[in-house]
Amino acid sequence: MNDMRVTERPMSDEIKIAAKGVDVFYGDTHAIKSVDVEIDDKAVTSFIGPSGCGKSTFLRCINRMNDTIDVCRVTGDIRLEGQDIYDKDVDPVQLRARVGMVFQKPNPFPKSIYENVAYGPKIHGLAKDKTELDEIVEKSLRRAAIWDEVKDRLDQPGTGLSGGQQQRLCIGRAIATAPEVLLMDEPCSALDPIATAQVEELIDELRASYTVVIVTHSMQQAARVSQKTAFFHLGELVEYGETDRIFTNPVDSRTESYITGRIG
Ligand SMILES: Nc1ncnc2c1ncn2[C@@H]1O[C@H](COP(=O)(O)OP(=O)(O)OP(=O)(O)O)[C@@H](O)[C@H]1O
Repeated sequence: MNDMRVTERPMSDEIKIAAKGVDVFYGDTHAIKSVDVEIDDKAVTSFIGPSGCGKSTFLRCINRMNDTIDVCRVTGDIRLEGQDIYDKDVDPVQLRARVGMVFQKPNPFPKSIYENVAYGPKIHGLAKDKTELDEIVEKSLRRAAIWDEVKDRLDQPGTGLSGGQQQRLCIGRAIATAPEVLLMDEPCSALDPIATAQVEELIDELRASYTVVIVTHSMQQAARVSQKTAFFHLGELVEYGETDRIFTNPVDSRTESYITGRIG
């Protein structure tokens, strides 16, 4: 055993994101309170909890989206594969290419389906010519399970698709910059049950290639799509563990009250 190597590698290979002592304030509001969590690589992790408990706030810490909110202050340590993402040398735009995000409401750009997906690779210089860009667009849309539905109308506006198609397009757009992590903030809340089932199936496929973190109000969805679940309450991470265990055998009484419908 080479001890040097062990000390140089502080985290297990399976941990993609490690947060320690994270606090978030919006002015005087203390939205996240000393959260520690280690998020597995190539797995789906759900954040659940009652409205206002801080799920979205904590999710946004992972790609520094909170930087865009003036009153928001984040303290503590968040590492992506051991690298401090709040280090002054980290460019948030580059970070967001590695840690992509999908929002509650599908938000395609008012551009063609093709341009929606090609935009990120273009600004990050990921394709050397049009052929390569075409390949990235096709691969991303295939991975987002929407290629067959749009391949004959790539020049048409993304906003002309159905809500479920728009959300898969947005997932394709997030995938196009070759991220390692995908953050999803209630990605199915604006979708009907059929579109929800399609996106859930897609999330299950995505975990082979990406680390996925999803905020959801639906405990059924958390149970269906995630391997790990974190329960937040009043800004605290109350309980975190295997999804099956959280739903069948919670340790904390607040988790039990939530999953049995007594709070939230
Ligand atoms: N931009 C903001 N400015 C000020 N306060 C905010 C802002 N965003 C969130 N908050 C506050 O931070 C706390 C956590 O909110 P957050 O949206 O993270 O919770 P949530 O668990 O995701 O809620 P929901 O399930 O309703 O989306 C709440 O008290 C909320 O009012």
